[in-house]
Amino acid sequence: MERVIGVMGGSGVYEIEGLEEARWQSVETPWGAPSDAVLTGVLSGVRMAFLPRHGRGHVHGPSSVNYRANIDALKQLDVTDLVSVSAVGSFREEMAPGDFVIVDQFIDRTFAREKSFFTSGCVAHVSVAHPVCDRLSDIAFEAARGTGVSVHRGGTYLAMEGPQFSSVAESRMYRDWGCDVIGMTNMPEAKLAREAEICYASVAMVTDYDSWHPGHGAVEITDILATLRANTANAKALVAALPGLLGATHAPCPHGCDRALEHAIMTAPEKRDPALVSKLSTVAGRVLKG
Ligand SMILES: CSC[C@H]1O[C@H](OP(=O)(O)O)[C@H](O)[C@@H]1O
Ligand SMILES: Nc1ncnc2[nH]cnc12
Repeated sequence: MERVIGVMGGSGVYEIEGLEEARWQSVETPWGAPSDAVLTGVLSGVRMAFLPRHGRGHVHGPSSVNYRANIDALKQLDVTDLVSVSAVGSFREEMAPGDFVIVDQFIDRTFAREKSFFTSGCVAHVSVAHPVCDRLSDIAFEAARGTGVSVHRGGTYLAMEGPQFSSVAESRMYRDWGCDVIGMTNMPEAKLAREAEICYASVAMVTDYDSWHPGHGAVEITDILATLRANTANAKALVAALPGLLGATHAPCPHGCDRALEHAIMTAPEKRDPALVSKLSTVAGRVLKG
C-alpha cells in the first residue's frame, strides 16, 4: 500500500520544511479536536502529514493534548508510519544533552489521560510488549545517524504526567528502575498508534539530566529550550531523510503493527455499541467492517 509518513512534532518542532503541495488541513474527529491542523504535502516523492503535538505556539500541555484525536486525524490522512520527535530528560551519563535516543520501551506513569479508543461497548486488547515498530525505529536510527548527531539505538522512556518536572527523589527512583529517559507525552500516544495499527517510532532529543545528576542542577526550562534550539536543525534533517530511507510503499510490517487489531476485539458483534463502533470507523474500520 502507499506509504504516508506522519511526524508528531514535539516541543520546539512546530513545522517541517521543504514539502511540495504543502497545506495546513483541518481534520475533525469523533474524539474531539486534534492539537492543530495537519501540515500535509510530499517530500522526495512520499506523502507526509505533520502534526505539532502541542499546537503551533505550544498551546496544549502534556495532560491536555487530545492524543486520541491526534492519532485518529493522522489515520484519516492514511498515515502508515508515524515518527514522534520529543524532548526528554536523561538518566544516563552517556545519553548527554544534544544526543538523540531511539526509544524502544516505555514505563507509563501517566494517569490523567484517555488511553484507549476501545471503551465499554467495544472492548479490545492489543499487545504493547514491543510498543514501537522495530522496522521504523531502524530507519529513524539511520536518519539520525545521517545528521551526524550522537544517537543511541534503544532506551526506556518513563512517561510522567507532568506538567511539573520530577522531584530529586523521583528522578533517582526512575534511574534505579532502569529508565534511560523521561518525558510527558509518548504515552498514551504509542499505545493509541498501536490500536490504530500505525507503525510508531520515537526519536527522543535529550535536553537535560532531569534532577538526579550531582554535577548538574535541577532541570530548568530555560536550559531545555536552549538545547532544543541548538537541535532543531538536526531534527529537521532527520525528518527530511525519512522519505528517502523509507520509500513510497508500505510493505506489510514484519512485526505486525499494521495488523494489531486482527484478533484483539473481545466484544461479541451483537453486543457492540453502534455509536462507539461508528466512532471507531477510522481507527478500526478495517476489522469492524463486515
Ligand atoms: C519543553 S519541556 C517539557 C515538555 O517537552 C516534552 O514534550 P514533547 O514530548 O512533546 O517534546 C515533554 O514531554 C514535556 O511535555
Ligand atoms: N527532565 C524532563 N522531564 C520530563 N519531561 C522532559 N522533557 C524534557 N526534559 C524533561
